[in-house]
Amino acid sequence: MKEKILEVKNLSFSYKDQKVLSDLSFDVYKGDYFGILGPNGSGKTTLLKLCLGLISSKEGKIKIFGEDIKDTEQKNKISYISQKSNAFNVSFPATVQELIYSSLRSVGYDSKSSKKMTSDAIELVGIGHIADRRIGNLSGGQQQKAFIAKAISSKPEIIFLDEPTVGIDYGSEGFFYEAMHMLNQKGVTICMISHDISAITSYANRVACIGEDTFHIHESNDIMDIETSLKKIYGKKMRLVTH
Ligand SMILES: Nc1ncnc2c1ncn2[C@@H]1O[C@H](COP(=O)(O)OP(=O)(O)OP(=O)(O)O)[C@@H](O)[C@H]1O
Repeated sequence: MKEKILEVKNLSFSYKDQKVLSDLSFDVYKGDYFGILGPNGSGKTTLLKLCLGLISSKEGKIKIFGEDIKDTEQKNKISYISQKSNAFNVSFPATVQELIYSSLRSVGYDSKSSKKMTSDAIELVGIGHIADRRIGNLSGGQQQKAFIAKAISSKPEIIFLDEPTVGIDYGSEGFFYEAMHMLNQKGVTICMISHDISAITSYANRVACIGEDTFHIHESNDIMDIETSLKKIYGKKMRLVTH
């Protein structure tokens, strides 16, 4: 039987009196590449923040690695790459490799392991040429890549990504998707929000479609099947092409 990494049961959430999510239930299994699609404002980021324990709800339950997200001590197995990683203060003093290295040291890795993990992550994301540059002096896309490297450096078991390729150039975007695919092939579970429908249908093995009053999980990336859901949530017919 497949191992459940994330369990969401009867989850609802409102900001004050605005209901955003209503009675969602789903599981994410070890090794899934779980894509999340939906129009602006449908609640995708809110759902991810709830799954990460960054915000909480009184209605419903979320478990990660079998423990309630509110009490889990396994947060070191989780990484998050947000939409806004690159909104960075230019006066930030550390270089890319110092940022990654110090984040690894702060979660308990020794100096030797931290150095090796830092260089592995830098190589995987293809940012060796900017490793010695100060984060604050990099472009938005370069900063986003640095934060992606930081997020994968600790070898997490699950990575949550919220529109991770916003601001990243076309060539690097392809490189990024391949890197995530490679991590997924090695057993890392990926949960990714994206507006890039063809990337999701190319890489994800399961796809959640969130609309105003609908939530549907597709148990494969079958394009014909997903097109029907997309028509419902976006209100118009779409023709999908794969990458
Ligand atoms: N902190 C907040 N306080 C109040 N309302 C919020 C807050 N964050 C989000 N919302 C509202 O909740 C709804 C869902 O927002 P959310 O960011 O989860 O959507 P999304 O599907 O991720 O959108 P997008 O595709 O534009 O990123 C929106 O109507 C938004 O205005």
